Amino acid sequence: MIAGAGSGKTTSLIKGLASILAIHGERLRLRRQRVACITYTDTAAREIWTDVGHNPLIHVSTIHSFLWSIARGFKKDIANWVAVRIQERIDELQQAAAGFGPRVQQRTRDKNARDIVRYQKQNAAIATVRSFTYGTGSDYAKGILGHDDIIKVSSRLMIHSPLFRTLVAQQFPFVFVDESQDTFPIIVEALIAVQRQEQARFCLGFFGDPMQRIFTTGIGTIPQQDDWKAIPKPENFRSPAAVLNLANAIRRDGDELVQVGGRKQKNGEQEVSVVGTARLFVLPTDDHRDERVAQVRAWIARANGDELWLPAANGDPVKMLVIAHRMAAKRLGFGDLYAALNDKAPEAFKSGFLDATAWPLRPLVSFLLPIAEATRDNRDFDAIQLLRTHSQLLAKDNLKGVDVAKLLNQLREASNQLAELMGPQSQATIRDVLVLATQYKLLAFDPRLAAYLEDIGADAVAEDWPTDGKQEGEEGPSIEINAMAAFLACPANQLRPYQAYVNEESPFSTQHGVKGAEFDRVLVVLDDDEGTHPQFSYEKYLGLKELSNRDKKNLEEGSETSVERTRRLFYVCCTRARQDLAVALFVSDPTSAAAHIRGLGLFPEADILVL
Ligand SMILES: Nc1ncnc2c1ncn2[C@@H]1O[C@H](COP(=O)(O)OP(=O)(O)OP(=O)(O)O)[C@@H](O)[C@H]1O
Repeated sequence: MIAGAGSGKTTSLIKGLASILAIHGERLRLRRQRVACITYTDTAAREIWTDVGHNPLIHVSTIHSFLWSIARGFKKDIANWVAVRIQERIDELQQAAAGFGPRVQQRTRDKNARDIVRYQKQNAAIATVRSFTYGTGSDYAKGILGHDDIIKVSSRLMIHSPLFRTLVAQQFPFVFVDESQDTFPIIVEALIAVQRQEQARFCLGFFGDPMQRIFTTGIGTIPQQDDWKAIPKPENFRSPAAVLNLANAIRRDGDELVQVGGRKQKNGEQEVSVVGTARLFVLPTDDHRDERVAQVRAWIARANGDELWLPAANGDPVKMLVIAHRMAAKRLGFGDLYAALNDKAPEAFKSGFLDATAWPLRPLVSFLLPIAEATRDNRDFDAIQLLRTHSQLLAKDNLKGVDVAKLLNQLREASNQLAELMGPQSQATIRDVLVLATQYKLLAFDPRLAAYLEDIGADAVAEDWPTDGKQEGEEGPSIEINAMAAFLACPANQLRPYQAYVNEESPFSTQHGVKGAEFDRVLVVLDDDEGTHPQFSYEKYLGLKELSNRDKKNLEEGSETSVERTRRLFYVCCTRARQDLAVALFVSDPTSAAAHIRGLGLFPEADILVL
C-alpha cells in the first residue's frame, strides 16, 4: 500500500490485522503461528499493540526484535558470521593504520593498535561462547550482538538459507511492514526472498509512502513484484483543506501523487470539510528567535480567535517541530550534550542524536537513566525488569552458584549510586556514570564505548585534547575521539531533559521523530543556522541559497541532493496538522525571501507573512 500522509495506511494495517484474525485466527492458534507486524519505533509498536487489543497472535515489534526472535536459534551460523565479522573489523583497522598520514595524532594510532588487540582477543574468545543474545551494544566475546549485527546476520540468513526462509514463513505466515519507506533495502530483499520461495504460504504487506522517507538508510520505494497487488488510497482523512493544498503543492515537485478529500467534521447530521489554516511566517535570523516564535503564536491566536495558540508554560497544546534545536537544547537544559555530539562530531553521532540511537548515548538513555529514575521513584519492580532486560548479571546462566541475595544487594547499591549521580542536582559527569556501571558490571558496553572508558584518562581528556579548530581536516578517528572527550565530560544531569525531548515530553519534537503522529496545532521551525545537518537545508529547498558543489555533483550523477531530502522532511512535518499549521522560516533577509517564496506556489500569497 503506497499512499500519502493521513490516507489511513496505519488504520488500514490495523483493520487488515483484525481481518486476518477473524478469518485465520483459529488455524494460526492451532499451528502455533503468529502474524508479524513490523514498526519503525518501539513507540509505534506499543500503539499498534494497544490497537489490536494486545492479541497474542499478533507479534508487533521493531525489525530488530522480529528478526532476532527467528534468528536466535541458528547458533552455529551466527558464530560463523561473528568470526568473519571480527576478522573484517581487524582488516579494516589494519588498513586504516596503513593509510594514516603524518597529521594523524599519536593517540589515534595508539587507539587503533589497542582496538586491533581487543578484536584479536575477541576472536580467541568466540570459540567459547555458548549462546548469543541481543543487547544494547555488541560484545562478541560475551556472545552479545548489537543492533547492526542483528540486521546483517539475519538478512544474510534469510537471503542464503532456504531452511531459514521456510522457518520464517512457518512461524509468521503473515508479515506486515509499516513505514516501509524507511526499511533497510537488505531487509526488503530478504523478505522478498522468503515470499518468492514460499509463495502462497507467505503473505507479505508493505505500508508506506516514499515521500515520507526521512532516513538515508531507508529504501524509499519498494520494488513491486509481478504477482503483487498495489492498493491505492487517494483520500486524505487528516488534513484540513488549507494543509491538504500545501501538502499537494509540496509533493507536486517530488512525484505524481495527489490526494483528495481532507478531514471532515460532523456538524449536526452533516459532514463538513474542515478548512483550517496553513501560514508561512518569514522571520529574521537574529538573537531573538524565541521572542519571534512567541510573536507568531500571539498573531495566530488573535487571527484565529484561538487562545490555545498563546505561548504556554505547561502542557503546551501547540506542537513545535524543530530539526535539532540548539536553543531549545540550551533552554531545556542539555546544551553541552547537544554541543558534544553535534559540533565537529562524526555524522553518525549527529544523526543518532536525533533519536538517541548514537552508540555513546544508547546505554545511558535506554538503561542507566531509566534505572536511576526507577530507583529514585521507588519503582523496584521496574528497576528489576530493566536489569533483567539489559544486564547479564541476572541472566539465568550467570546465576548458577551465585549468592543471589548478595548480588541483589550489590545491584541495589549500584542503582542508588546511579540515582544520585544522574539526579538533577548532581555535579557528576557522564564518564562518572559509565565508570560506576563498569565497576558494578551492570552491562556489557558496546566495545567502541568500552574502549574509551578503558583507554582514556579523564584528566588527559580535559587538558590536552584540542577541541578548537586545529583538528579540522584530520581523518575521522580524531573527530570521534574529540567528540567522545566532550561527551564524557558532559554533566550527567543533562540526560534527563534530553530524554524528555527525544521522547516527545517537551513541547518540542524533532522533525524526524514525528512521523506517523498528528496534532491539532503544529508550528514547524525552519532554521538552517541552528541545524547542524548538512544533509538538510530549507534555504536550498526553497531556492534561497545556491546548491553546493557536492549537490551539483550529485545532480550530475543522478543521485539525490539535500533539496529532495528536505522536501520529504518538510512534507512529513506539514502533514502532521489536523487543524492549524504555522511554518516559521528564519532567514537573513525576510522581505526578499518572502517575495521569492510567493513565486513558488506553495502557500497562498496572503498566507505568507513577514512579521
Ligand atoms: N476511513 C477513514 N475514515 C475516517 N477517518 C480515517 C479513516 N482512515 C483513517 N482515518 C483517520 O485519519 C487519520 C490518519 O490516519 P493514519 O494515521 O492511519 O494515516 P497514515 O496514512 O498512516 O498517515 P501517515 O502517512 O502520516 O503516517 C487518523 O486520525 C485516522 O483516525
